[in-house]
Amino acid sequence: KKNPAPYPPGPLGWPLVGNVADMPHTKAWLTFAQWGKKYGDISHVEVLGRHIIVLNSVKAAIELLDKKSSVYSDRPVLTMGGELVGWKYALGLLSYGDRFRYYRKNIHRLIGNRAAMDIYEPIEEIETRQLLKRIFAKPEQLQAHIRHTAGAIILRISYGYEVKENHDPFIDVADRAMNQLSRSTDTGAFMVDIMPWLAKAPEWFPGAGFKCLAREWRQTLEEMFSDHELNISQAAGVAPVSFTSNLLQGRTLSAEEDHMVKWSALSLYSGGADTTVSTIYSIFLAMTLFPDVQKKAQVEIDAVVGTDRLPSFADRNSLPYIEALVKEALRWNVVAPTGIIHCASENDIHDGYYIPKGSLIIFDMLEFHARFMLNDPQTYANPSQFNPERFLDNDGKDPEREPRTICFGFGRRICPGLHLADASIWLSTVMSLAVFDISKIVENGVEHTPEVDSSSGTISHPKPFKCSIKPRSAKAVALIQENVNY
Ligand code: HEM
Repeated sequence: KKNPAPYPPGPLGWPLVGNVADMPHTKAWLTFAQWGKKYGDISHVEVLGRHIIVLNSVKAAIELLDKKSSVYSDRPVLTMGGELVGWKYALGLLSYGDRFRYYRKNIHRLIGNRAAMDIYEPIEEIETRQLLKRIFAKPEQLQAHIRHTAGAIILRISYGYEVKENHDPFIDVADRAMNQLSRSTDTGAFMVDIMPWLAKAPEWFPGAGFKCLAREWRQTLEEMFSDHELNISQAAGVAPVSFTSNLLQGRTLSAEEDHMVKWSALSLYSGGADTTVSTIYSIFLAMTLFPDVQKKAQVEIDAVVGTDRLPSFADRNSLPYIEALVKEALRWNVVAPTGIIHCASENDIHDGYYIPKGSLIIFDMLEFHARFMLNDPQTYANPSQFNPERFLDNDGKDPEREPRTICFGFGRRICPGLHLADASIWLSTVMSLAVFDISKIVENGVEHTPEVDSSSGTISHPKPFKCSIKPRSAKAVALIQENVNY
């Protein structure tokens, strides 16, 4: 059958197998960005009959995913992460439909705007104070502390559950599950996502090693889910203010609703436990590499807040440089470089190109260092520089494009946790900079400059790095150690 229009341009494939050989298996965004340079805003490949559309500009992403959101809000069935490992009921992998609307409505009601977030501010403040204490005690375990705090915040908000200081069993298993979720849904990592029939191959079959991994990862998810059910039953009984207690209060749920409440709470955890970690960790990296930025931020905090107390959300509107620094962190370190894949639920003709129903739609948020959407030199001057001033209204020059309109995705699938993410990143940045000096580490008289590189996976993290974190003064130590009742 003849197509109504040509497909968007892209690398030429082979008969029958199409572009199998062109598909990247790791850091897919690097390959996609090369296609972007060669073929323009929208490129196309076909792998064994599956059409893949890559969007390499904000304009293309807005035109398709925002303006035509009734066509482009579905998700493809991901055989590896969804079916074999078992994440298919998590919101990020859910098809567009009633279940999707149920999760989104509830999440939106509870954390969908800044005003709704007010109620959770004390939780953020308590947990971020704990973060400062942990960093002060063991600065070399920075990334683990940030991860612990993100998990603690999301668990309190989801269930009212308070994590243990060390080796909390839920956090330990959930961390493993999050890492496996990110790897199992990594764009291009598993051919079984393109050829679902491979799932029927026995584990011993050559090339079916993914089945062993899937079995192991499924066990982690099951372990996490049973801990999670326990948390839910506790939330139902004790009912402090939490997402789950809000949904459960005074209601008898049908089996289906019960399943939906459990999975919407787990979706919050799976969306929120690993993402903000990447941004906050990248801020420590940026402060190590760009000491002038750190100095300016501290000058602003000292002038507005002083040194006798820690900053709080009440100071937010008076700290424009910190606001710009948080935006810059979201631009500089791209947390979800290829977002989460959308899927076309109808045939479409866009800009004269044919996009068939069932096409996978991927947006490429960066190419490593010479980046696209968030690092496009036409949108952002000197994209590899960490420079918050690009977002300030300087000398009558317009600020550069707000990255929060890009990095949280598009259309009806836009990240529902963006206000929570924004609050967590802002508070940990401002509190940390109020009390710590972050700098390059000196070992045996040699100063080490950390390398800027990121990991592969749906969620990308800065590669682990070393830095020195010291309290700014004796007053800062007192603030870190202070115990406050909320
Ligand atoms: C720096 C922090 C974060 C970034 C950069 C981020 C980014 C994203 C992106 C790009 C998507 C895909 C959007 C699309 O498909 O168009 C997404 C989806 C999602 N995010 Fe976030 N996110 C962050 C934090 C959070 C937090 C804190 C939560 C939960 C509290 C969360 C929950 C979710 C969920 C549940 C989805 C799936 C939405 C759906 O499929 O309908 N995220 N996020």
